[in-house]
Amino acid sequence: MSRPEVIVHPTAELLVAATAARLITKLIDTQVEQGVASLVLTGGRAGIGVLEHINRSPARDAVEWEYVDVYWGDERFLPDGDPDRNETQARRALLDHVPVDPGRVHPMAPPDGKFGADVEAAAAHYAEVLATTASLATDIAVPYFDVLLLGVGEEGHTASLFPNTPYVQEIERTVVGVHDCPKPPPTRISLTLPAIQTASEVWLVTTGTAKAEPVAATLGGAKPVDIPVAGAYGQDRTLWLLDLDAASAIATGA
Ligand SMILES: O=C(O)[C@H](O)[C@@H](O)[C@H](O)[C@H](O)COP(=O)(O)O
Repeated sequence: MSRPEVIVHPTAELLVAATAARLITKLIDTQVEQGVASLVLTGGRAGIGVLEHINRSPARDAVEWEYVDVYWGDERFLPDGDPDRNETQARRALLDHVPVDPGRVHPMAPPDGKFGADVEAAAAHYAEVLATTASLATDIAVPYFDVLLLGVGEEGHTASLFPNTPYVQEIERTVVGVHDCPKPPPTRISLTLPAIQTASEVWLVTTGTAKAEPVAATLGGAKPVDIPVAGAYGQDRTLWLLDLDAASAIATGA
């Protein structure tokens, strides 16, 4: 478990640009060290904004995209190609524009896929996908994640783990089907906190005053059951990448 490091950028635009640059550099450094880098994507405006920015960056092609393993931290359980799917958004923002190896891109199943509307089966299958390339470095059956990106919800959710739900308290499974989410769509698939916590680096990327409270609460020691993002940390690094607005309640402890 690593202690949170907070980096504040003056505006949302700068935060997204700086995070894109940071991620490009991190992927390059990781590939130099180990050949393949493993990246877990998030949904949400900030996370997708970072991918869009990478796509526009002149340094984009310095990453060997064919040697990046791509996973998702959560998915909105919507049909394949739906514009609100995190996968669709990530593909449009970046993955469709770089030479990723389709065999290394691991989306979560949609309701019109192999498992139909059975979100539990789709979640269990994703757990199997993660288990097939599991790292020996942890008892938990997931791959070694170099960077796991997450967003933050106004009430403190992260991935699709919402406050005071059984999903945020899950300790056995690595992936869960999530029902009755307050943020649409109501049905989702999510990594659980134990799976998230295996990552080497967890980067929490968020902007705006609406996120100031959960950010401050987390840094003030909130419990994950109340503020799920408080349970999101990396083994080696936990990086809070904020704009001034999202950081605005930290000093007062909200
Ligand atoms: O699929 C999703 O909706 C998410 O993965 C979710 O956890 C998101 O990251 C936050 O809700 C922040 O979203 P914004 O950056 O759009 O506020």
